Amino acid sequence: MASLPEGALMQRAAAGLAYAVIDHLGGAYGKRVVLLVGSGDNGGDALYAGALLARRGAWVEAWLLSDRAHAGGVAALRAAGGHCVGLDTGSFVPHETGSTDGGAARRADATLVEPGERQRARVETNTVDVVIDGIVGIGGKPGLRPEAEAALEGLAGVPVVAVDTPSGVCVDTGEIDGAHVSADLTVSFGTYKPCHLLDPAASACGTVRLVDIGLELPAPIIESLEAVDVAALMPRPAPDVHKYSRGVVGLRVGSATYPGAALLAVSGANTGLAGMVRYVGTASEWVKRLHPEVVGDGQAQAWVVGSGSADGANSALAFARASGVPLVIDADSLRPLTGPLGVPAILTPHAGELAALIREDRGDIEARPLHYARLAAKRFDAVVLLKGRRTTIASPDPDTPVRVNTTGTSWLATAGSGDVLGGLIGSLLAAGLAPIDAASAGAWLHGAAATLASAGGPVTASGVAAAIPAVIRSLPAVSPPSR
Ligand SMILES: NC(=O)C1=CN([C@@H]2O[C@H](COP(=O)(O)OP(=O)(O)OC[C@H]3O[C@@H](n4cnc5c(N)ncnc54)[C@H](OP(=O)(O)O)[C@@H]3O)[C@@H](O)[C@H]2O)[C@@H](O)CC1
Ligand SMILES: [K+]
Repeated sequence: MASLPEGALMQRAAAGLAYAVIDHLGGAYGKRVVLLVGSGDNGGDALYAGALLARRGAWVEAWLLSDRAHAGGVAALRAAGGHCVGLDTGSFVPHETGSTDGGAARRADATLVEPGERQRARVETNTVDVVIDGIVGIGGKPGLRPEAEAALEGLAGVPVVAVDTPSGVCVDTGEIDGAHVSADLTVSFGTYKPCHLLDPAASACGTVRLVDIGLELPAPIIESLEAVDVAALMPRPAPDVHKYSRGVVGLRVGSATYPGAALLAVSGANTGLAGMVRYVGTASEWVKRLHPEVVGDGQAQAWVVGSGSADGANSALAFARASGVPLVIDADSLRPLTGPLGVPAILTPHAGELAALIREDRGDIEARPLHYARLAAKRFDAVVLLKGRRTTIASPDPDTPVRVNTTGTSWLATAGSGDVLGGLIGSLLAAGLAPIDAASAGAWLHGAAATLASAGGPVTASGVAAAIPAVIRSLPAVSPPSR
């Protein structure tokens, strides 16, 4: 900001916002736009974007929720033919309570809002095409103030575009603490923020669109892999490889009660990413029949344990641990854990399993996935992959950014899909990826395979496993990393 003329970043942000709104609405001319404007620069962005929309023929009305709205933005909107409405006497906002002079103090500020404009919103709210939420951005506290809540109530049902962040969510943690805006589209400036990636706040963002405003950014605390990142991580066989040097993944999973878990975990592991797959357990006959490439016990570069293991979970974990190689620990084998394992490991709990493991409430874990994934990673000295709509992957190294997975579809919430994921991550681990990379690339591929297999319809865990090779084939070409 110091290196740019004053207001340059805000102009870039506002222009990016306005064009995102035009895209969203399919044009500006003739559209009716309401801006909800708070006291900070977030409201300034909304006002300048509103001015641009007004110049393109939109009818724009700004509802000023504070008597300290961005003065330059108000002037720009007016100059472009837009309208401003103060809220202290507006029809959609209750009179100020709890203070005898609050209303008077606001009315005394006549510079921003002219007397005729203070009376009420001009627009019939059922004719509004879009609400632009400039109530509060990265400078705000969680929750909404009564003025904002009342304004949103009056506009219920109108599509919302959030400026930078949906107002009211906790920007830096993705948590929810009080009322917040739920947007159809969020236009973020400069970078994604934790609330755009992490649930529950991410669910309030709708589609997130990033506008580059030319910021030089520090190292992130949270990352989200994209296709090109996953492509760069994929194991690529060198010309002189053989099956052992590509890595052998072993699975001690499934049980007489849950033979299907073994078959699904093996199908996740047996996609060709590792050189060989071993299976040890009660479902051997089935595995041999359905996966003739898979062999029995022996040395492996990574073991997967726990999926559907039932009573065998403890011994599977003990065997795998004794091998000294990196492990993927799922489902039933999570239960016996009490602390660090002494070998590199990836734990793959869903919120309920993590709740049982660390004796916390499941609801708390779903409300604070970032916090609990980090806590568990530290406690077990392992990578923790906390499954959810936005699977959250924390490393025991506090300096390694947490990774949040954004691929997938709600159809993926289906029995056995976690077994496929465990096997897939195991194969990447065996192929030599670091645990954080194996876990996050595995989650990305798994979600992308679900989307591919689903094609908008229902999908089964077997279908997800079958789609993994096609997803890998469709990854962008990247030059191999220099060694
Ligand atoms: N940084 C950059 O590079 C760029 C940033 N840009 C933009 O600036 C935004 C950040 O602007 P900001 O810092 O002015 O803070 P912002 O979020 O608008 O408001 C904070 C004020 O609101 C108030 N308030 C607090 N909590 C509240 C609540 N729950 N509900 C209601 N009001 C609440 C409180 O003031 P109070 O009313 O309490 O006096 C506080 O001071 C950012 O998100 C982006 O849009 C772009 O222009 C491009 C470049
Ligand atoms: K906002």
